[in-house]
Amino acid sequence: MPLVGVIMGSKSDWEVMKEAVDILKNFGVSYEVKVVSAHRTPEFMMKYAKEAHERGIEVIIAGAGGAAHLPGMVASLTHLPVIGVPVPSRNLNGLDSLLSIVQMPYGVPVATVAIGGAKNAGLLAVRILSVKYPELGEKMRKFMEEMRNDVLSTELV
Ligand SMILES: Nc1c(C(=O)O)ncn1[C@@H]1O[C@H](COP(=O)(O)O)[C@@H](O)[C@H]1O
Repeated sequence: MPLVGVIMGSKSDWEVMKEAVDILKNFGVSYEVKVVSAHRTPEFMMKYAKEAHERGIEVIIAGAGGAAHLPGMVASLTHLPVIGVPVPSRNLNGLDSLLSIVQMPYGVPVATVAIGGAKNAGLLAVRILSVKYPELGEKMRKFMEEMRNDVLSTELV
């Protein structure tokens, strides 16, 4: 049973969103991937968001571009944590996506990462899950240590 639901407004978001999936794979976290659109498949979006918890999903990563209503709408339909990924858009380079996702009203939080920040969405999902699954905390500490060592061993000249 997947722990993380990775959803996106269009298959055109996959290039960006697959980076979140790669992180989940690397940490050994189970996931599912689906195209779900608040605009194009509103009934399916409602069903997906309402049923996610009872299906065993614990975190949702939702990516969308442009008028990116998907993450916020999903967060309005489930108590699960929702991480929003602003997907870079053709005309406004993702600034529209970012503002659509980040400016949520009180009561409906979406944890928003940077434009195109799908890797961090994956890492944030792992951190959230590590509260319940200590082995993920262990893997996250190892990841952080490797990153630190990488930086400290950098020699430019
Ligand atoms: N922002 C949304 C939603 C939504 O928020 O429900 N559904 C699709 N889209 C976005 O439209 C962009 C263009 O989609 P197409 O490439 O399919 O035309 C995508 O980035 C998608 O996330």
